[in-house]
Amino acid sequence: MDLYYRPGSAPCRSVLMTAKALGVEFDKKTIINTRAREQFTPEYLKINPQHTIPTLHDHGFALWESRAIMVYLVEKYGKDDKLFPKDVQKQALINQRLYFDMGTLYKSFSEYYYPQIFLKKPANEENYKKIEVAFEFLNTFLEGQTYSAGGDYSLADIAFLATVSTFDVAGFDFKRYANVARWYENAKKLTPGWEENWAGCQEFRKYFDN
Ligand SMILES: N[C@@H](CCC(=O)N[C@@H](CS)C(=O)NCC(=O)O)C(=O)O
Repeated sequence: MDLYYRPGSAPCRSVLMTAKALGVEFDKKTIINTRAREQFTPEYLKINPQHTIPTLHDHGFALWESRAIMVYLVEKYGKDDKLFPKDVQKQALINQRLYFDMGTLYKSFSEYYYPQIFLKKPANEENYKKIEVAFEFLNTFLEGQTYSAGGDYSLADIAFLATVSTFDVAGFDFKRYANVARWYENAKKLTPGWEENWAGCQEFRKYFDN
């Protein structure tokens, strides 16, 4: 089973942490330098016509979208269902958080920071407000909770950890969201592969400087 990824990429880091938590090893980990447009080679487009990373290639079966890959890894290779329980309501809540992470929280990151990092455009205040709104929501989800989706640690915590650490390295002051700050400190300790994730965040940080 092969993984195409880049260490700095947040969606790739969430897949790497999931694999670590499951004890899954990839036969081959191939770095795709998206800034050098390596995702547009005919070989890569054959595997993933949408040309995104991460992409998993499991003996002929290709899958992209990080959160879909995370679920697949648990369902196919997990020794148990702890990270993504079979219980319908527990699973539904985790899905809600994963969709929120992709469609609201990480989206607010990409809308605000990407134009500044990649296009060297000035900061947009409206988009900054969307980040604050998303963090307010996450803070509310975490009120009185140790984990981000119900009573147990799950894929939602791993996905949020990849996202929130990206905000952290970007310098967004999320410590004012007390529940998020508390959850983050705990999730860092609990999540296998945190160190690799943080090293990847430092790689990502370099985009800000050049
Ligand atoms: N929602 C996707 C986002 C994937 C994505 O946009 N990855 C970026 C790198 S962080 C990428 O592949 N960019 C290059 C491209 O789209 O051509 C996921 O979670 O996997």
